[in-house]
Amino acid sequence: MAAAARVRCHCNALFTSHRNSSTLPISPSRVGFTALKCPRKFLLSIGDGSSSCTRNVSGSCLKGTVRAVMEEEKTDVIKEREGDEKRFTCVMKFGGSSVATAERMREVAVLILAFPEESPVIVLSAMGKTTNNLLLAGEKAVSCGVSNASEIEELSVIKELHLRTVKELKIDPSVVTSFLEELEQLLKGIAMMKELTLRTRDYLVSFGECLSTRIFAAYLNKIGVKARQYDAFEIGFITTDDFTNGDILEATYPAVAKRLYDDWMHDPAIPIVTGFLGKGWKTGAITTLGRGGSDLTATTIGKALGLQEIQVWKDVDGVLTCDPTIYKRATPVPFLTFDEAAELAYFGAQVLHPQSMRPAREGEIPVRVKNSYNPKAPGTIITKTRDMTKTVLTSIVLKRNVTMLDIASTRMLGQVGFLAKVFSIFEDLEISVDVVATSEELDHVVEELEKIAVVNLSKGRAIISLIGNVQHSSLILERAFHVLWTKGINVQMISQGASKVNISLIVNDDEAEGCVEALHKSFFESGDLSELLIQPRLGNGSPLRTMQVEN
Ligand SMILES: Nc1ncnc2c1ncn2[C@@H]1O[C@H](COP(=O)(O)OP(=O)(O)O)[C@@H](O)[C@H]1O
Ligand SMILES: N[C@@H](CC(=O)OP(=O)(O)O)C(=O)O
Repeated sequence: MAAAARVRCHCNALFTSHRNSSTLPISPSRVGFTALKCPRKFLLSIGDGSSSCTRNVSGSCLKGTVRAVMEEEKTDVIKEREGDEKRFTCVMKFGGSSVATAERMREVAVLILAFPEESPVIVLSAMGKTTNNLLLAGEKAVSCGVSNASEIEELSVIKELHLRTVKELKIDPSVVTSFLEELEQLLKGIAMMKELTLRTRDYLVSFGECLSTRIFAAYLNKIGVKARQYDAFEIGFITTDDFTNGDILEATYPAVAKRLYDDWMHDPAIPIVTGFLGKGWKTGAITTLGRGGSDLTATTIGKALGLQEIQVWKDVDGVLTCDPTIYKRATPVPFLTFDEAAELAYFGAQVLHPQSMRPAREGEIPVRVKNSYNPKAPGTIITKTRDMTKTVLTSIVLKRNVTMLDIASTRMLGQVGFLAKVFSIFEDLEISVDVVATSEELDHVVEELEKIAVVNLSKGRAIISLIGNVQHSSLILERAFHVLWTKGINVQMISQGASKVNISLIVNDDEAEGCVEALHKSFFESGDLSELLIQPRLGNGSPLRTMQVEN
């Protein structure tokens, strides 16, 4: 559950931290799928172990050739680069949907080989829904009894998926069997202990990425593309010991860079790194970076190695104007700033991990979001700055199941003291407003707040975040309120992020999807916003500072 708070005294409160943003023009993208048309020549060495032949192919037909070879399933492919020095140029992260089956893994191999001028580091998530299945299996193990642990349905699904995948890819099953046996033992252990601690939970879900990367590295090696598997927690991904939500520590960057470069110098091979995982700096135990954390693994590697580009490959054509599962006419957003992307992720767009923009922003490395199911789609490129002059709204984000706290001062403290006290209560209980908080935690907050204020807790709310150019806040608000008024929706609270890219509206959860659809139609499908920009009615153009609406 997420929380939003309204503090009533003499001024209003902002809940997002201040970030600077500027509006310089975007730099042209450095790599893209035009790479497929690269005219350079490659030497393909194709053999089945006993005999081999070589073919010279141009960059433009490399993908087709590799695919043909792979489809035949009987040859080795060795790609050699003519001449130029090999250094890592980009990191390519493939999410669970991109590597969900053997067929998808073949497609991903084709994609990687289709970037002939790239020397990539590969980051993989667990196959398909494996992380969810591991978590469900762990929860069932707590109460099913030791003798039933081997029969947990999700364990069978995980075993079946990974064994079928190695079979279909024709690689040695020993790559996965010992892990699957260990996983079963772990579930028996959980069943015996009748408890699943956060630390054990992280160890449990780590099997997903450990398995997928081993399978993929073995497959690349089998087809003659030299690859080396890495567990992130063994190569320097050091995190805080916050199990299920570890924070990457600075020491990670030099450690990861050293390990990957040293190995490359001694024995070049494409690194295949587990996403999502780290090692707690005090406990030395496996940690995870929060759901969707492989994006963060990728951007961390990008910064550590000072790469030219970070690519995150998903099952959608980039970052879209809203979640396509909420409204299917969402369309791709071609350009985003790190601020916009971070805000979008922070306010609940599942497409990117909330912390993943940080290393990219610090390293000033462009992030490209691509669709592994539709590689020709241009995707979204995320950079430090972009031309915002024609931008009104970029994307609409919905965060559901939010609890709103209405906090009114009892005037025991002055205004400054009151606000400081309110925020110190949140800080003491380690709850960030607008971020996940369990209802138990909220009970504590309310208990503490009631010592200094009258507190009203409203469940079943949703935050609709309008990510865009807050220089046009009046236009955005006029349009948004008109749309919602037409639908008879009462906005219960409004706040503007200090990042100048976000206006958030709180509405009832059960009305929220309809609101997103109506807002999307008005902002992205009516086609009249750009005309309004040509005839501005915005006075001096200074952005709205803060405001709050109560219904
Ligand atoms: N604004 C948005 N743009 C694109 N996808 C979104 C957006 N908001 C939510 N999503 C969801 O995010 C999903 C992709 O993210 P995710 O499942 O984490 O990908 P992966 O597992 O491949 O890394 C999409 O299938 C889509 O349902
Ligand atoms: N497998 C992890 C990490 C991850 O990043 O996954 P994905 O890239 O499929 O969202 C999860 O499901 O959370």
